[in-house]
Amino acid sequence: MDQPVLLTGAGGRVGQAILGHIGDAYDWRLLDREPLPDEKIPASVDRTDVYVADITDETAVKNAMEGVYAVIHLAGDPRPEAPWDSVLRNNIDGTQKMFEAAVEAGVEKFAFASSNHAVGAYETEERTPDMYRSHHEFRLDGSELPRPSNLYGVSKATGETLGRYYHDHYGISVVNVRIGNLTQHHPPREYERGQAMWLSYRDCAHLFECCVEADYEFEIVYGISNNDRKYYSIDRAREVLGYDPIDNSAEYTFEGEPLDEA
Ligand SMILES: NC(=O)C1=CN([C@@H]2O[C@H](COP(=O)(O)OP(=O)(O)OC[C@H]3O[C@@H](n4cnc5c(N)ncnc54)[C@H](O)[C@@H]3O)[C@@H](O)[C@H]2O)C=CC1
Ligand SMILES: O=C1O[C@H](COP(=O)(O)O)[C@@H](O)[C@H](O)[C@H]1O
Repeated sequence: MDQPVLLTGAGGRVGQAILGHIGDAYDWRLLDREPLPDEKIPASVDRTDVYVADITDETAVKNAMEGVYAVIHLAGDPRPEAPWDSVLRNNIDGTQKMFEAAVEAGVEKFAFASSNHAVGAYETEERTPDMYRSHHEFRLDGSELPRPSNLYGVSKATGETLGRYYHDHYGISVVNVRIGNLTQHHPPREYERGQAMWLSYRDCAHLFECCVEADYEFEIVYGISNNDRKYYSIDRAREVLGYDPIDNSAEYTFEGEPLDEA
């Protein structure tokens, strides 16, 4: 593909996981409200393709969107405890501005960084902690209604609904990736829930590459590695996107050490 891929929130954890693994795969356009130091920018990306801008700035977003083929939209407040004024501005208003600019510019595909917190209230007292264990058969597969854990989760469910609206009314392909818990090198330490929803850096990069490459209409998928312990199904991501993750939190001890070295 000759056209650029716009990555928002490029300087953050998810953005760096993507760029660290597929930084040379695309003609990237990077956007973040914080200036990106050289070490966060792949060697193949020219400084003129780095936009220091806020996603709520319509003019700046419109400018960055020109000629773009696909958007990976990560920018936002990622804190589960984030207050309403912040998620309203950064996660809801910012995402609406991104979709509006994308359809205006004729962008083909839009991958939205949704979250496990859009559905956190399925983790009821009756189900936990059993549902975090490999013998348990409870699965969420993306067809269920949102049940947010917090206001941050509400903002992510709203982002998904914005995607539904812009897909239905403007035809843009939209995939919402309900990301689990991204950590580098090893699964979250001594955290059963986090280990069941672990997403490794390389699986994260591969998943978002699939979001750029695959053909789809409107999708909700879960973004976790190939964990034995899980309560999110990755079947839809496999079927529709061709996602084929490598890592598995079962290959590590509860303390996060690789089993073959323990
Ligand atoms: N890290 C994780 O495990 C998970 C992350 N996510 C989602 O993935 C996305 C990225 O998360 P992380 O990389 O972990 O967060 P992060 O905080 O490391 O990165 C977010 C980036 O977005 C930028 N940003 C924030 N608000 C902005 C705005 N209004 N305009 C322009 N740039 C803005 C920040 O400067 C930062 O570089 C977020 O939307 C988060 O909700 C969802 C589930 C799990
Ligand atoms: O959406 C997100 O989820 C992860 C995992 O949630 P946690 O409550 O188990 O920590 C979180 O680490 C990340 O910051 C957030 O954006």
